[in-house]
Amino acid sequence: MVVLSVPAEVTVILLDIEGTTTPIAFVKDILFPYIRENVKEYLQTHWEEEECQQDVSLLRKQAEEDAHLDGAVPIPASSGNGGDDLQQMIQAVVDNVCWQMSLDRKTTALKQLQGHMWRAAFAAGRMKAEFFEDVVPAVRKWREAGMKVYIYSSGSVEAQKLLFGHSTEGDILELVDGHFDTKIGHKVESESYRKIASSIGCSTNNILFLTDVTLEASAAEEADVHVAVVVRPGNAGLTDDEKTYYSLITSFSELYLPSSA
Ligand SMILES: CSCCC(=O)C(=O)COP(=O)(O)O
Ligand SMILES: [Mg+2]
Repeated sequence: MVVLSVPAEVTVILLDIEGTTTPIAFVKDILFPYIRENVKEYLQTHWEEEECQQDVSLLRKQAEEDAHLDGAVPIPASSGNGGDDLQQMIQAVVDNVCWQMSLDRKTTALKQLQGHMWRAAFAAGRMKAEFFEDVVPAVRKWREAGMKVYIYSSGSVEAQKLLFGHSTEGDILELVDGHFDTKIGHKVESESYRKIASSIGCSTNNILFLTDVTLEASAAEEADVHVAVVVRPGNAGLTDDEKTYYSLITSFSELYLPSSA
């Protein structure tokens, strides 16, 4: 087995979710189709609720920022003209959500609505989150060795907690010391990693970030965060240069913590 030694200065392991702890197939084949199939009915049922109105406002603001993009779907402001107007508005939100999802966009607005929609499905036991089999044993071992474990995903913090709270391994939320999402910044921006370190109360070089996306790894590395790229079944392929440049692991069990020896 290949072993990657974790530098002694690392005290925090920061984990991506999709493609790192969890198969991309679970996200693409279960989580995302649930949104596409249920978004219209969800909006019709919850429209009057404060939370839903906040989600729609955020999506409308995002749609205004996206107006210059090819195929962007605008969300008009309500004219208060009753039933037909409402149905048109709901359809615009549905079309906007489907357009964003067709591009796998990671906007905070989209991720917030998705998190709220998944809540009912997880609570009702309609979905259980999948984790690669090496994840839970490794995280337990790291924590026993004194490491802190945090999550940084484009999925909203609320969605992250749903996944960890309702997994095929049971409720494993207690294994995580804290969560970050795009509210702290996008994962391809170095500044996000500096803000995460500051929020945790450590230096960036105390963090090891595990992700499947090399653009994220590169941004983290620019902020002086240690990185390893996780290669999992179903992940996008890496170029030869990326394979040479980055430390690669195919399982969390390949990480060797000197402190746990
Ligand atoms: C944690 S919510 C489900 C996954 C999701 O919506 C997503 O965008 C995952 O992105 P990641 O940053 O974990 O690759
Ligand atoms: Mg990922």
